[in-house]
Amino acid sequence: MTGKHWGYGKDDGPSIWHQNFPVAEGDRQSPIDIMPQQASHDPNLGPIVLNYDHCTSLNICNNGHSVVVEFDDTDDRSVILGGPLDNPYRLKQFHFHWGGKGCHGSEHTVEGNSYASELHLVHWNAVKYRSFGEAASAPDGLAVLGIFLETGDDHRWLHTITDALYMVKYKASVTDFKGFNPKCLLPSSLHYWTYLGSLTTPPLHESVTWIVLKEPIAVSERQASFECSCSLGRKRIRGYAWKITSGPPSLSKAGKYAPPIN
Ligand SMILES: COc1ccc(N[C@H](NS(N)(=O)=O)Oc2ccccc2)cc1OC
Ligand SMILES: [Zn+2]
Repeated sequence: MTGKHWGYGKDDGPSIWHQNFPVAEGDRQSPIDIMPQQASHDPNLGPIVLNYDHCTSLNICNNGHSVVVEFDDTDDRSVILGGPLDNPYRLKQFHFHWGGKGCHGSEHTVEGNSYASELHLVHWNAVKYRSFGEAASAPDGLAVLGIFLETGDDHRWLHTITDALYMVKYKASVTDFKGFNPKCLLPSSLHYWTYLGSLTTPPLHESVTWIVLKEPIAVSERQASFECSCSLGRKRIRGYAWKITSGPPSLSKAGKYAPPIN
């Protein structure tokens, strides 16, 4: 994150971010409110492919804004490809946007409805750019996979993360977190919406191809009420994307098309 301070309070929150980050007034700012009926189906969009099997997680840290699991992105062992992407994008980190007690923390909304939380897997285009930093300020530099979390059954794999959180309860704490494969956090369907947007926090670079999965994953109330000193607030919704295309049916396990989730 750049040296400039930002937060979610009344004097450092989203409504004044534009003072230090003028791109906040840009025309492809995220998050947005997704209106499925207005999403146009683009038949040229194939399914997204997640090659995370040689998962290369390194550590889990609390950067004061969220809890982040960082990955070794020195090669293409963990990448996302397909869908709207022209190249494979390397997994750099994932993080959550949690609400506080009882309030929803998702950044994107669907027809005005927010979810308990939202998981973001941040990837960068290592084919075209030499570093994450360089990619982060290029219009096709980043791809973020967004997954909604709703309260329901206990999520058996989320425990590995919430258990580790107690080790990074305070800002700037880091602890080893190796061998975690984020594939265990995916819903059964990879149906998605996609649009060109931005980072939802400063520096708000308009460099993100957003891929938001339609199907949420279920986590228990207790898992969703996770709070630490890093709980993010919520950025206000900035309008809506002029063009949002929903991905094609994805191959279900049986190899046939799963019904669309709308
Ligand atoms: C690897 O470097 C970065 C990675 C990501 C983001 N911003 C990211 N934006 S988002 N929500 O659109 O993914 O937000 C946060 C929010 C909390 C924690 C970490 C990411 C910024 C980064 O460096 C500037
Ligand atoms: Zn995020």
